[in-house]
Amino acid sequence: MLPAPSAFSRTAVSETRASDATDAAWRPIAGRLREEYGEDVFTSWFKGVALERLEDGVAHLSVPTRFLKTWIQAHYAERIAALFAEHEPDVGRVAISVRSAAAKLAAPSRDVVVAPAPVEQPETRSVTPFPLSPRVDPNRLQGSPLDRRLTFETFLAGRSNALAYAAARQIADARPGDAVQFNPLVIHASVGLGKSHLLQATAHAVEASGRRVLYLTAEKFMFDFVAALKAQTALSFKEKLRAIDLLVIDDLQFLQGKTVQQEFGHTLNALLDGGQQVIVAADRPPAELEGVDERLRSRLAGGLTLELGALDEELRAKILSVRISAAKAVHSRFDVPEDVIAYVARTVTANGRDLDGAVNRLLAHNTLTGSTITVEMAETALRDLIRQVEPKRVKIEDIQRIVAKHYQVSRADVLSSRRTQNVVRPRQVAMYLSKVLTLRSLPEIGRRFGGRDHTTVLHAVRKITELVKTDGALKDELELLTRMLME
Ligand SMILES: Nc1ncnc2c1ncn2[C@@H]1O[C@H](COP(=O)(O)OP(=O)(O)OP(=O)(O)O)[C@@H](O)[C@H]1O
Repeated sequence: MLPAPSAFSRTAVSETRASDATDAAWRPIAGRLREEYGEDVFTSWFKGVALERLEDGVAHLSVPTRFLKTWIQAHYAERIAALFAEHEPDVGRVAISVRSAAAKLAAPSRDVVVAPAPVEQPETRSVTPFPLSPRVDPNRLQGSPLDRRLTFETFLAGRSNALAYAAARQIADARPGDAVQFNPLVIHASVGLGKSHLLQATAHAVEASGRRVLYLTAEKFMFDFVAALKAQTALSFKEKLRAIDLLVIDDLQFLQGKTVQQEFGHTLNALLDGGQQVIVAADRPPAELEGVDERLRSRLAGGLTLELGALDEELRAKILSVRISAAKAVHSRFDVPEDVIAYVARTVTANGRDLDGAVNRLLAHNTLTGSTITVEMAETALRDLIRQVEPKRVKIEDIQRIVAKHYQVSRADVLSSRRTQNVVRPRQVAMYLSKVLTLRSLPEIGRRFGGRDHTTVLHAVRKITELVKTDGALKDELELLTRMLME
């Protein structure tokens, strides 16, 4: 146990005695933290923590960097306070300061002279949740490498990406002094649909026009920011960031950590307020980036958000043709007939990356085995990339929801026992569609419709089957609902 806080804080003690006492008080807390969070987390976050003093019910901790201070404050301060309360009943609060500031606190007028703990730089590997190379020079703001193949020349526009393409082109073609229109431009899409390609194409074009561009993956932003914090050059990092014309951030969904997100938010605000262009890509729209700070999300949503849709068959064929021509420039005997391109475009549907894979596969078969490329050969070579077109599985819940919406009643009405005509018809239609579009049995459907008997479902199915024979409007409605459910 430490001496009572009052004795400890008001009695002059030597440096040695103070640090012995603080060490002794910190040791059990450190032990508990190590036990609870494990060695890795402990080394990452708590190894550089020192207890400076206990004073008036407050445990004053010091850490070597501001980042650590914010991190521990946000994630662990409460737990540390609770552990102190167990070991030192007089301590109710924890205060964390950055070590250099702690040193200043030991002013000559104070009774207690607490020697600041040695400024120990935490291990490079351990302070951040991502790898940090000690060789990084935080004074140089270097973007993530741009792939020279990902330009507007190789990006193909189609229905699914027309808007995003037009917006990116407009940014690329802007001249100095032109008003910034879409800011920030947020592009979202699921994997392999061309986000990085479009972003890099814009970065290339803007760079070629002599403007200053920084293309960073969100991970690189975190990496550089934390490196700058560690080297205490965060200010110049921010200044450099803010001195560019276009900031491009890719894969924003990976931007983690409150401090990093806040810092990115500040940078974003400063750039937007300064009229500099920002483009961001993520795998989902800003509103759905759950791990991202609320204010940052809303600032992003305040710009222009556009989606890159799934590549349609026409666009897939165009991409394949361009890729094949590029391969042909190197391998002159690589010849892919039109019917094979059409076959691959129809069957390899997932994303652009699979299209690249398909071309590589055909090229490998062609050059390594000398086999001629035919549809049969492509079928075999691309077996695992080809998506079997399965009929979509329709769920009874979806049928109930869509039918209810169509007839402007609630799903609860459809499931209820109400027998008014405006509810009976939608219920019967929903039961009919459940029988026709799913593999569920009549009793199962009955159960899903508020626990009804299978004869009720049978009655509904028969009734609708009879009605559609003569009621053209109902037939059209059923067709429309079926299309909505199958899309
Ligand atoms: N419209 C397009 N025109 C030409 N190539 C495209 C197009 N869309 C996608 N591609 C190609 O598909 C591949 C995957 O695209 P990209 O890496 O840009 O996808 P992404 O959306 O950034 O994916 P991820 O979210 O996995 O990073 C790349 O080779 C890219 O060149």
